[in-house]
Amino acid sequence: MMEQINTAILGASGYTGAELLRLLAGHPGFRVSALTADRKAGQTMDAVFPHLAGLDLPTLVTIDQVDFDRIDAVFCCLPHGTTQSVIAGLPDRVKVCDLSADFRLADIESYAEWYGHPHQAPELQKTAVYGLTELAREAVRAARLVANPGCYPTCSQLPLIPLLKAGLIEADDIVIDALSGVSGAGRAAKEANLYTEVAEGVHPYGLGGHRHLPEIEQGLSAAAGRAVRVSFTPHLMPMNRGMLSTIHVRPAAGVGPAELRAALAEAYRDEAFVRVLGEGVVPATRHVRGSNLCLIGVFPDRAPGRATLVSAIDNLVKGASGQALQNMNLMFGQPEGLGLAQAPLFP
Ligand SMILES: NC(=O)C1=CN([C@@H]2O[C@H](COP(=O)(O)OP(=O)(O)OC[C@H]3O[C@@H](n4cnc5c(N)ncnc54)[C@H](OP(=O)(O)O)[C@@H]3O)[C@@H](O)[C@H]2O)C=CC1
Ligand SMILES: CC(=O)N[C@@H](CCC(=O)OP(=O)(O)O)C(=O)O
Repeated sequence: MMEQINTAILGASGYTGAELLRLLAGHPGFRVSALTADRKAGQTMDAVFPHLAGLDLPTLVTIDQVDFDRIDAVFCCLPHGTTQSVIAGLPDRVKVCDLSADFRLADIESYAEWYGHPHQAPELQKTAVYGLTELAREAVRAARLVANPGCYPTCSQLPLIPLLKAGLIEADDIVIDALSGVSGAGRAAKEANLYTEVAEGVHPYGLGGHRHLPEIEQGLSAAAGRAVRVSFTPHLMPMNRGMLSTIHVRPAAGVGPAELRAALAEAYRDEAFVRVLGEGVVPATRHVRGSNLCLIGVFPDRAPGRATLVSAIDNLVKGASGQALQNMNLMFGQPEGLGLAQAPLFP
């Protein structure tokens, strides 16, 4: 039997924490040793999440009640801004996958600009590995701290990075329209996310600059070898989970949708979780729900010199907890897909 890794989930009473527990329920390698919450500290997990009843989970405590000398792995599912000082206080020995945005931007000036306060742990930031797993596997394996990518950045970078690296699309003409399920906003009630405000409608937000923009541009710029600016507009969709990006690109001279599709299929040929669909097959959120998949489609555009990419993920799985588990598996030398074999729920 595999030796189990003592694991803490900080922020276990939120959506991404609950999703991690669902995935870990089928994982032999990580023993859930500590779970934390803020307002819900002191409650049992059965009470907070009846769908997890029967998993024999520890009661929720506050972070200062956790004995980190007995913990080897930390999944940090705290709101961004609160995360950095918590992680900075953990023993060096403990490996951390942070699901928040706190360690994703290498440029701490950019972090301060987009998140509205100076970074609290700039030295630690320098050690963080940006964990877009398929494109950073070896660095993730060696990392002590992984910054798990945001959901919109995961969904849009996976189709775009291989094409930019190969010079197959123009770097200066990328338009990303993305839709997210409401769980992307977290569990803490906000007026704008009430059922009455999101059901039976769809609206864009973050117009003029969403905080995922610098994260997306950071990855695309590294792929293109020069500064890339994109247009990115997120939309809130009345669905619990799921994310879809429709990405308008201008292929390089002489390149068509077939070449783009072939290049992506080749880039992800050996990947278990990123699948490039055949000609005319359209990815949809329903095709990935509950799974760690990212589905990608490539389509012609009737406008001359353009093509359309479509990518779909589950924001809570490949967009958060699934990718975090994929990364943590690598950090502990476990098979990358362990605990992540769930096929999507359909319909
Ligand atoms: N939801 C998504 O699809 C995605 C989320 N993320 C990121 O992952 C992180 C977690 O997201 P999500 O699970 O959705 O968030 P939730 O709001 O659902 O959960 C937040 C968790 O953090 C705890 N918490 C809140 N404030 C504090 C505090 N000051 N000190 C200690 N604990 C605190 C909450 O405890 P309590 O319940 O007791 O208040 C809860 O357990 C966030 O940084 C988010 O941006 C990343 C990608 C996708
Ligand atoms: C629907 C919704 O509100 N989505 C969140 C992003 C999802 C997420 O959690 O990303 P981070 O990890 O970067 O926080 C937003 O737009 O801020």
